[in-house]
Amino acid sequence: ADVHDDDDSIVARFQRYLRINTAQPSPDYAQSTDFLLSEAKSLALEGRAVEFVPGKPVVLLRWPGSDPSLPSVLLNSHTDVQPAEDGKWSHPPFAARADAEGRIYARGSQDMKCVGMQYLEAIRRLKRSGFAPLRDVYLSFVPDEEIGGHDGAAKLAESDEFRAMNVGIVLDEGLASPMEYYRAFYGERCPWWLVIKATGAPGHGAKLYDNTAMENLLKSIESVRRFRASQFNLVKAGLKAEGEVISVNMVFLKAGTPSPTGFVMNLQPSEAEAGFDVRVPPTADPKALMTRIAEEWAPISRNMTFEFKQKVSPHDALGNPILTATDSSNPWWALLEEAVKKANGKLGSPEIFPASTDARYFRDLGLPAIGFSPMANTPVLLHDHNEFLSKTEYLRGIEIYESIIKAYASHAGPPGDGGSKDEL
Ligand code: MET
Ligand SMILES: [Zn+2]
Ligand SMILES: [Zn+2]
Repeated sequence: ADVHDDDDSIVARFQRYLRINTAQPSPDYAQSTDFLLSEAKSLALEGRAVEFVPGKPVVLLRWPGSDPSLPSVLLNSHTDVQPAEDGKWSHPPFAARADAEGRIYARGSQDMKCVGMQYLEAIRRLKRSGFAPLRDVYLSFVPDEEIGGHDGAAKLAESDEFRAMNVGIVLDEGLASPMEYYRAFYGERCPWWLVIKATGAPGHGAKLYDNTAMENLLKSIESVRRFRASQFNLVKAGLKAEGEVISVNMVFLKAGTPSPTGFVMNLQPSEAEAGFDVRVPPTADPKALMTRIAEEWAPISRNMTFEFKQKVSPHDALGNPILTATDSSNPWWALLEEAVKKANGKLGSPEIFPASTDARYFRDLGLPAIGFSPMANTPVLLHDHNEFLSKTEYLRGIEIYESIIKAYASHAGPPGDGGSKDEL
């Protein structure tokens, strides 16, 4: 084994990536791109940075297979991370310090710089072992996932570069698992970022009258709250998984007439609004939810209007839920299960990702995409304070990917699967 293969060097490379501050809203993409391209070079991978949007590089790496006509394997990860409130962490979020138990604390340690580096480390080990892929293996390191991916994965998915890659399967992020089994995701909830606005008659703060903006908004909030509780109760009762119900959380409230000391206290405002992060599972009925919004949450009869800051459809153009098959029609799912098992890991049943990921841009194209981040025995800390991953789990994850990438890259597919759609 090479000096670069020992556990300390592997962990040190992870820490170097974590120390690059790629927090939104001003991620240092110049540094992350340099770092990733230099890692690619050390692995003798083909590498380039493509700026579909200026200043927002997508790093594309390729490990060529012996039969590049077969559909390729794409290993995707995002380079940006959520902002972190420095003072509220027990360890600085961009120092990537390890504690006595070997936990590495850093923003992005779970979401998802771990995965990006684990792909690379797994390839390093496969290369050293002499393994040669049959299919092309691509890695994409995309920007801006945390703000919706519009200038990142979305642009990649619609590009000529992507078409030329002839991708057949995408791996993207999953979630940590506090249990000993890993989690895998075949779909995800879609973000509907809803703003409801109430108008009403303004008036003296001392007067009781009907149809104020505040009163109208409060009725809506109460209606939303009841719906939220009904969904949450299904989860609490164990009847549905987190990703299978509609979540709705109020994220802002805005009303009142500002004054130099705060707000004018004896004036009832004529406008009031509230914002909600709503997540809609592919299995939900979006029409029914729209009716609920229009008739109960923002009825015109109560002087209410609504708009969406973001509204992603959980259905494709034919009205079918956007889900990656987990049955025999999708050989990649079984291959993943077998590969995890072969590396002595356990995989839970397929789940719907409760938040949103870049995988949706690839599923939208009809491609199978699986959400998977190999972190077992780990609390779910993405977007939270003191996000960490232990060295042991990180290193275990590399072995898991080694097994998965080997299985995927050497999968021959059914006879006659030349991979090109032109054949049909
Ligand atoms: N991944 C982040 C989330 O789920 C950002 C996605 S943008 C809707 O909130
Ligand atoms: Zn993420
Ligand atoms: Zn995130």
